[in-house]
Amino acid sequence: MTISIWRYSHLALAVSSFLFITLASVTGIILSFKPITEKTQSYKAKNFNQLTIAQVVPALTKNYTDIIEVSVDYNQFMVVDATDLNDNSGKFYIDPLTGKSLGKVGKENEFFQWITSLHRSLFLHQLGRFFVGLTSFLLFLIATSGTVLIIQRQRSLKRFFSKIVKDNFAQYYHVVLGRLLLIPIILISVTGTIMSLKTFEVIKEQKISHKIDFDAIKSNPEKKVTDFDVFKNTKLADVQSIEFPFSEDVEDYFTLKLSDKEITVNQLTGEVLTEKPYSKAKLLTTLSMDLHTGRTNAIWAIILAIASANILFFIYSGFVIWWKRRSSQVKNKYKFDQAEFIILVGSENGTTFRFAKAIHQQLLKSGKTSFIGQLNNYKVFPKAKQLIVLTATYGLGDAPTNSSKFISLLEKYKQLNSVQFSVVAFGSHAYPDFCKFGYEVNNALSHQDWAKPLLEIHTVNDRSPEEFTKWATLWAQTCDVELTSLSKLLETKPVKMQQFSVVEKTVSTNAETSFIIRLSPKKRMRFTSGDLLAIYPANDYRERQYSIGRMGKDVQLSVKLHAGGLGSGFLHRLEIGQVLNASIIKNEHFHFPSKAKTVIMISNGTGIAPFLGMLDQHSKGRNIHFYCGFRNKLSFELYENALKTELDKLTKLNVAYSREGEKQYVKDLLTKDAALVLKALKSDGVIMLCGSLSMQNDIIEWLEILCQREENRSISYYQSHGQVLMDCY
Ligand SMILES: Cc1cc2nc3c(=O)[nH]c(=O)nc-3n(C[C@H](O)[C@H](O)[C@H](O)COP(=O)(O)O)c2cc1C
Repeated sequence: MTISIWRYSHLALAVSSFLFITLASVTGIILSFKPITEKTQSYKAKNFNQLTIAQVVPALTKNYTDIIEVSVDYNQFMVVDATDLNDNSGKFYIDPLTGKSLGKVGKENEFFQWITSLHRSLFLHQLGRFFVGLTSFLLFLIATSGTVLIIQRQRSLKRFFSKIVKDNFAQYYHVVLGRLLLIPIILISVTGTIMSLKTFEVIKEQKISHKIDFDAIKSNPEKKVTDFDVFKNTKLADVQSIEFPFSEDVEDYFTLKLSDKEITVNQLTGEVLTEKPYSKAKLLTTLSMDLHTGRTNAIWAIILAIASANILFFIYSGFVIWWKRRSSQVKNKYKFDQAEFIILVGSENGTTFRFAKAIHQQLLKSGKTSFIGQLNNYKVFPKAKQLIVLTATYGLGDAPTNSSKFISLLEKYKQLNSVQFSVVAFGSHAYPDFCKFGYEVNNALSHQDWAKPLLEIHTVNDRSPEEFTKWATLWAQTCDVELTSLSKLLETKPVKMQQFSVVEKTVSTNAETSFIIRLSPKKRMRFTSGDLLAIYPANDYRERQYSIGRMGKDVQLSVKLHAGGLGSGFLHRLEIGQVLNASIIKNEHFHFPSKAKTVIMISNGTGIAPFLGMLDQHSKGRNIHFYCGFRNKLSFELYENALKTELDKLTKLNVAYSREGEKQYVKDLLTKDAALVLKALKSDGVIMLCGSLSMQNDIIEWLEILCQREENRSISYYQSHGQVLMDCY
């Protein structure tokens, strides 16, 4: 919620002021060249910073008459307004030590004057000045709201300068450059605002007048100007200007404007007559002018130019980000109360919508009624038969803004009929809470009476089209939808097929006819237990996937023969020596954990396959607890021999029979070992689940209750930290 308020403010402020900001930035870039070009002129004395007024005045009086004023400009060039010995009057740049003229002060560059007017007032006088002032203030608010957004994105102030995850070009550089140029931009905006407040006299100009007691003024002891203490002790670098006395009369005096005060000095005795310090307001407005224009420092002027150029980039990249978010809006052919397929999307930056739209279009193409919307628009969908949720995760594993209300809405609105659901969680392994919100949505849906899982939750890392296609393929098969144009829509690579020959097939003697089939790849290839083997039994778009157990160099599958099953029937008919085409799909999220000391493997039925491979592949040294469930001893027989050879790698084997003896499920065995499960989770152990979706739902529900009760946190915390790995179907 908070993220959206800041985001909307940031956007609203930017939209309302971007035209003025563009103009101010372009003119600001040009104006920053003014101090840079001025400083390239060679009017500054070499040892300027060491010189005092006393060292300079003799040379001045020697070379000039009728000196009105001597000033030191922002470039530390010394300028005298006087008449030289050849009777030329005017303003001259001079060498402070010799008093020699270095050139006459020319007129200000007309182009810069024109740009300055545009920058200050848009040629609209006071009204223009008001808009420019307001724009400065809005820029300050934009920079502030942007800072808050960066802190939220980085998850804390402490991590403000930590690495930024590269999401896309516009977003990445909007944040990286925003962070880098934050201080100059805030300074530009604050100083611009202060200068406007001065223009409109909200900050009052200090008027200085010196009240001199002429009755008390002394003519003695008369000193040479070079001996005046105040002249000897005042550096030229601190001088803004020196007004010379109008006549030699003692009542005429020097007026010195210094960096922090104004003083008057008796022209005969050198005594300081009056001293008026500048007000804080005056010091602030002068500092603001220096910082806003870069007039005192060329390097700062360059930084200002870069910052102004970047403001233009922020306008561009901000627009791209906004456009991408906007493009997530969809028009529906069918209304929410007409559609059988409801696709709900949780997205912050719009990319998840791209995937959702691909599925939506595919459904419409297949003649189905499909509705697509945002997770926050969840309600009763009277005709819904299937609910597909595609959601990203944001912040600290939180919901995207358009999904923040979903979980509470889910409790409020119960669907009228039984609805199948499937959740695709989009996230990135660059964040510690991988796909956390997706898991929360999946867990919350599992608790609804009306909701029936269609597929297990599927995660997609970094918007990988390949990973999404894996889910889409499985989903399409389950719903009998043809995936004709999905790969084109998502730009996925074509599947790479390999040849495998059948080397072993073990058919169960049991009436349930599960079987183990071992396939040897014709060419060497990389794969591991937990990866998937995709086969195309009818040589068409229909794909069937099986979890792989790697045995030596071979692929081992455990398959349950379904009556009329396309994939299981095909594999069952294969004979030893026969060759088939298939492809291996990397399934990183279900690989044996490389570091965890404790691993709890849970399976039912043929879900045992990847675990047999994992046990075969890994040597002793871990705490492995295996919980497997079968209907009866007979159905376990098929795997018993394979497991016997791996028993020394297991800390404990626990088998549950659902139709025999105590009639237990794996969940019942786990309930007895709840303390062990909890200890494993708390000590970074990993739980792996493979088997049926209903078993998965049972276990996750039990884990949720256990973790809430004992740990006061949701199982989604462990899921998003990669401690609960699932591969169910
Ligand atoms: C600021 C920010 C925070 C994120 N936080 C997480 C996170 O906690 N967990 C996660 O798995 N992914 C996280 N992600 C990655 C997004 O979920 C992922 O990139 C997703 O595909 C974005 O989808 P969208 O463009 O539809 O919003 C984060 C991304 C960003 C930009």
